[in-house]
Amino acid sequence: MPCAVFGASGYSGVELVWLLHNHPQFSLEYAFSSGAREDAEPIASLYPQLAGQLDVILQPWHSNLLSQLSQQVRVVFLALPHEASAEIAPVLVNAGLLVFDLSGAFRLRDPLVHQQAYGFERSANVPETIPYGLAEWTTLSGTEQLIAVPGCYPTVASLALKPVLSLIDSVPMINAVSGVSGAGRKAAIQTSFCEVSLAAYGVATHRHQPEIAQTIGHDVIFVPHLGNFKRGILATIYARLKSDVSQATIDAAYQQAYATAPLIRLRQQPPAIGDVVGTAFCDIHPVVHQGHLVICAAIDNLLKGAAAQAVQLANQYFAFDSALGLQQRGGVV
Ligand SMILES: NC(=O)C1=CN([C@@H]2O[C@H](COP(=O)(O)OP(=O)(O)OC[C@H]3O[C@@H](n4cnc5c(N)ncnc54)[C@H](OP(=O)(O)O)[C@@H]3O)[C@@H](O)[C@H]2O)C=CC1
Ligand SMILES: CC(=O)N[C@@H](CCC(=O)OP(=O)(O)O)C(=O)O
Repeated sequence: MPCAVFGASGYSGVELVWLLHNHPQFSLEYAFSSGAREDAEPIASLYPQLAGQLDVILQPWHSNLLSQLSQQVRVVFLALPHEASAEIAPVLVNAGLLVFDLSGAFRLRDPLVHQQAYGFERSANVPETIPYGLAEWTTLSGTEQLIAVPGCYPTVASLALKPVLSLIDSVPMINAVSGVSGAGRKAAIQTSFCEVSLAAYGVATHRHQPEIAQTIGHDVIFVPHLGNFKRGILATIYARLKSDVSQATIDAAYQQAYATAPLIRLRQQPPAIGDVVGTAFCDIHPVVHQGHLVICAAIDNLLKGAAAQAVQLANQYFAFDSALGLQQRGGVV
């Protein structure tokens, strides 16, 4: 299945390039950087760790490449800033391409909520219903044209909460710590090496709060934190349980939801970020304590939280095995 990656010079884009290059069913035909770069260049000139391993040329994207692209490729993965995705995705869909968009441009259904979260209007020039692809909870028919891949924090929080929603009776509280790659590759003071220690940010204002609420159909309190490590997210989630809900009931709910899900690992102890970094797994450990549920869950933000989930959805779209090409430990950044 011929495919292309936009934003291939960025962090989630380079992970997509690596996964697709090694995938048995997809063949990577194009890897685009932004048109702001002057020349094509080997991906290893940006990511030297790939020298001798990944012989892919990064090509600056210009719209005059569209007709060539649409003739040679069936599937496109967008790992672009939200505004760039909002602009390019409708063009690609109109050219007949199947688009998996990793940005937030098409995730929020309510146009007002979208405007508040992203600061620009939700594009009207796209299919009316765009599936939100939380992979374990989404069935694709194979006729969709554009799929919104969830954000990293919403992926881990929603996967952890969805199986037990009918068993809780309070607003879930989500504390999550992310590595710095969550902010992308571009330079910024607040994500530079000497500035990052461990702190909350976006308290009560982060755009992933409405995304999580939309996905689980329940209000949430969400506090993201930035930690001084490269990649991975650890979420600790608290909710009060309905009366008499036992550990056995909780365990049964997770078993029922995920016993056959190849990329979810139900753990007997709290997962560490190191357990999931470089993998496409989401690790989940629920504990019942004094009438409350505490869920510890971890993912790699660039893989299960971005590139690997997009490939998982593409696998599902084409009826390949859901975890095809995703079970090796890897990770470029
Ligand atoms: N980082 C993460 O953990 C996650 C990110 N996402 C989402 O994925 C998307 C990409 O994020 P991330 O990889 O972190 O970002 P990066 O900043 O690392 O990379 C952005 C990429 O987009 C390219 N680009 C920028 N503007 C344009 C444009 N106008 N036209 C074409 N290409 C452009 C850049 O090219 P160039 O190098 O030439 O500037 C670069 O390849 C974002 O929407 C983000 O929200 C989703 C989940 C997790
Ligand atoms: C550490 C860090 O900065 N993380 C990013 C989340 C990245 C992500 O998954 O989200 P989107 O796809 O919605 O951008 C943030 O808080 O904005």
